[in-house]
Amino acid sequence: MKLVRKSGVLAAIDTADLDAAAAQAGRLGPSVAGIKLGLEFYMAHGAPGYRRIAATIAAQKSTLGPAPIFLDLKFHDIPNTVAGAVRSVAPLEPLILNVHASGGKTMMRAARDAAAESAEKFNLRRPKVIGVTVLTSLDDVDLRRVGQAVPARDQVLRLAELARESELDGVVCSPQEITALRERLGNDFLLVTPGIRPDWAATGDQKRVMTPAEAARAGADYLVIGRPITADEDPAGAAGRIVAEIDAA
Ligand SMILES: O=c1ccn([C@@H]2O[C@H](COP(=O)(O)O)[C@@H](O)[C@H]2O)c(=O)[nH]1
Repeated sequence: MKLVRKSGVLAAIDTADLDAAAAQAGRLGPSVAGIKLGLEFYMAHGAPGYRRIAATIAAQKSTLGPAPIFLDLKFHDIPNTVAGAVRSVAPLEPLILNVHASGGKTMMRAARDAAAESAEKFNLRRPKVIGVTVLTSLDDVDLRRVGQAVPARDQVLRLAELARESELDGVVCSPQEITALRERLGNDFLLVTPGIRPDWAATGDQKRVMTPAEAARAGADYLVIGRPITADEDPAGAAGRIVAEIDAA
């Protein structure tokens, strides 16, 4: 039997303007699976800003429970510090949070344990904790420049295996590695892929890219898409076109 996986879109709202972010979350909420908030937004507005976006989404999604937000803060520090950071954001009940897989197994385990313990202690949803493998803005040439001789694809596979050994829920990777990761790690490992560019959108600083249809066909769980949606003159329309492309794939 062929597995049918439905890829969801997480719209990346990268702005330091709180009202603009809330307006975008309100407009995009009905068409996408969730929202991604990252460093630009969180450094400016922190937990209160997160709560405002979560309330905006909750106001129009009919589902009960915490808002579907991927809190993309990419923690990268020693295990004790990362565990503390995870405990600090756990009360927000994000759907997903992430750490850099290159921080190593002890750090990833500390993050996972901190998420599980906080959820149990306060009776909250446990966020999925995933590992960032190799940023989608880097190609093999960039990696060689920082002293990493292994091609991006091999490094992604290596870090994803380490993430799974650390009992993380999945990884952030580029869509170009999905097929290899599914072959190596199976279908029960969350694959979250930025680096998504519809045919009609500019690539910008992303290097390891694919279209929404290609990423969906390869088996991504979530496609993280920012500028192709938010920089469009009609963001909700752009999100709708992308979701239609995924559905057709
Ligand atoms: O490897 C990574 C990890 C995270 N990101 C984040 O995803 C979005 C992508 O936005 P676009 O505008 O669609 O390029 C952005 O928030 C990044 O911080 C990533 O691109 N690559």
